[in-house]
Amino acid sequence: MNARKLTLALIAFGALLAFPGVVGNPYYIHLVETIMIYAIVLFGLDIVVGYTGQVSLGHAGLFGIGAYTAGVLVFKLDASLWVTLPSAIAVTAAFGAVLALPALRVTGPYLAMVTLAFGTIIQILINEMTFLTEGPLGITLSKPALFGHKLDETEFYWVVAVMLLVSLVVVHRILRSHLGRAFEALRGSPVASDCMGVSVYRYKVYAFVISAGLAGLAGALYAYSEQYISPNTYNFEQTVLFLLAIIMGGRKTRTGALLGAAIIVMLPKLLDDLEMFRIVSIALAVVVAVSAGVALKRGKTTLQAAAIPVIGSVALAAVSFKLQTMTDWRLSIFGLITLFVVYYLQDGIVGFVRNALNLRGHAATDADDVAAMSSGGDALTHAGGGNGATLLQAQGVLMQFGGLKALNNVDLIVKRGTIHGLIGPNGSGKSTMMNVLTGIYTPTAGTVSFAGKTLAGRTSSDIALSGVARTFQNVQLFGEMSALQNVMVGLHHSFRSNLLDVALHLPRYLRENREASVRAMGLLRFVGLADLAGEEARNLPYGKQRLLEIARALALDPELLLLDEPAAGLTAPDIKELLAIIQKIREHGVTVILIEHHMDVVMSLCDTVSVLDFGQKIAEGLPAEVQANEKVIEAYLGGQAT
Ligand SMILES: Nc1ncnc2c1ncn2[C@@H]1O[C@H](COP(=O)(O)OP(=O)(O)OP(=O)(O)O)[C@@H](O)[C@H]1O
Repeated sequence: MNARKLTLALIAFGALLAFPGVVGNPYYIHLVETIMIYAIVLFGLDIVVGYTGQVSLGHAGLFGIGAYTAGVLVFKLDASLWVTLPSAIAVTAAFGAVLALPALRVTGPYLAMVTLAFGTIIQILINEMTFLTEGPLGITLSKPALFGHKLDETEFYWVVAVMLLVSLVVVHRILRSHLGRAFEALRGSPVASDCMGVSVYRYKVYAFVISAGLAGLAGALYAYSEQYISPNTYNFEQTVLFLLAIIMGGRKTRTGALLGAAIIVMLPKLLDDLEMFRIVSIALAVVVAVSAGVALKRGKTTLQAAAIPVIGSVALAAVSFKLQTMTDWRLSIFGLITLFVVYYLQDGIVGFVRNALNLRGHAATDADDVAAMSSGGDALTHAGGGNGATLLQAQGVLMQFGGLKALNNVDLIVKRGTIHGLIGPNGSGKSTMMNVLTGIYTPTAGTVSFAGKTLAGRTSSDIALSGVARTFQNVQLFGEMSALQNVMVGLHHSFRSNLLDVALHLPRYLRENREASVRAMGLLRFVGLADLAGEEARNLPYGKQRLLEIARALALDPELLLLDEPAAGLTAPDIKELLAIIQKIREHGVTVILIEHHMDVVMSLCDTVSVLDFGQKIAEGLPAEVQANEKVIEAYLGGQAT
């Protein structure tokens, strides 16, 4: 954090602490306290929704578990704040792991349904377990004591403010670290994450557990804040409000979470007060009209597109003067605002403002700060020697999809230090072979061993960590992350730091982060992308994306690199650059399996070439031998030769 940001943050926190003294009105103090508590839940929910891209409709349930853990501990054991807060975090985090289980099997609407069911079950359990929770009667508790002193409203407000600050710093640090990059990688491409040694299973569970821990902390604070908890609070409406807050505020931003919390706490109150609603709707209409004007002037929108939100917000302001009472219209207006945000502000309010002001789009990580200063080091480590020995051996591999044998009894031996070409007409089984070698597919029959160890029963991330890296036929980058961050995901294996190292910025994490950033920059330089380190991967030209995938794969320090059609879609100069890079990779002792349709690339690079046709190996040998082989010529002429 630079000095200017730190000063601003300190001023903001000072203002937050001073708020009760300045305002004095308990109603407003409680309102801001609730916003802070909701913001803590939203920091966590954003990890799951914004970063890993999972849907959770179970967070109201988790919030309830936190509240009831604190409530029951106070009610039954008269426990202190030192016991209730850690217990609420721990118990809720454990439930978070339970909630993560369905996320390992299902995604999208199915996950939404399962998490919704989780929330409902929690609410029912709280209601029914009267021996513990007092059921529908609820639990009444008073403000806690700290160091023997019973906190009053203002003092408890300060406790909440400090908890908000701690949560903000911890979450921010996690998300800027290798853990945050792992979460984001899951969203970008789960397959690529696994193949970079970042286990999708493990990091989904971590995301849910950390997220639940924060919901638990917030729940406990909420119980003390309200001084009464009952099962009805933690219902469907609340879970939807949490999600809406993330959508409205903007995902992947802490400011968005704070703003979202403020909106969901204040909006219902605003919709209760007709006078206030009129003032706000006029202000909204003015803001929308001015923004539309600015966007039009900058050529960022068309008159047609800008007209609808302007007319809509002016109409809302006009209608507010027609209404005599808000009661009947509350839900409709709330729905309209939601529709508006979802339709027009897909990156949330914070994303919209960032776009409008042309601020940096992608979330920076600690790596960016270091990389900006780094001059790069020795990017590519030398893989072990022993050239000529067998590195990979596949025997009798059969891969069957229903009645189709994509691979049929294929044997393959790849020698260390060589470039081994794998060619064949479209649909001959080349990519299927890659997927078998990287653990994405488990072969129906046959064995594969790498460096003398079998790959049977091992996960993709485990295989990746043992030294097999790959690129993909259809580029699988983490689109919303910068080029540098993509490579840093490949360097995930070089981090030993745990949550504590990251949260406290202990020397181990700082050292690992520094070293990894320098290496990532070096790798980008190796493939000629150093100048584009800060660019979002999805914005890179296609040829550069392919090179970035290679840099990311090299970050794994692989012994074996699988390149799946690296020259596909590349221009002639790009192909020349690619050839030079693959040569350099070989010079560093990395063994390469190359799938390629460009025969000139295969012929100029490969030491050995294997040819597949209809899932069977029909030829193998030196490139020139294979090129002259009659079966190969026939396969290509009979198929769709390129
Ligand atoms: N998951 C799957 N389910 C069903 N069939 C599959 C699956 N994956 C591959 N196949 C089939 O297996 C055969 C081999 O496909 P594969 O993608 O391995 O070929 P390829 O040689 O890589 O082709 P291309 O050069 O077009 O990429 C094809 O008929 C394909 O439709």
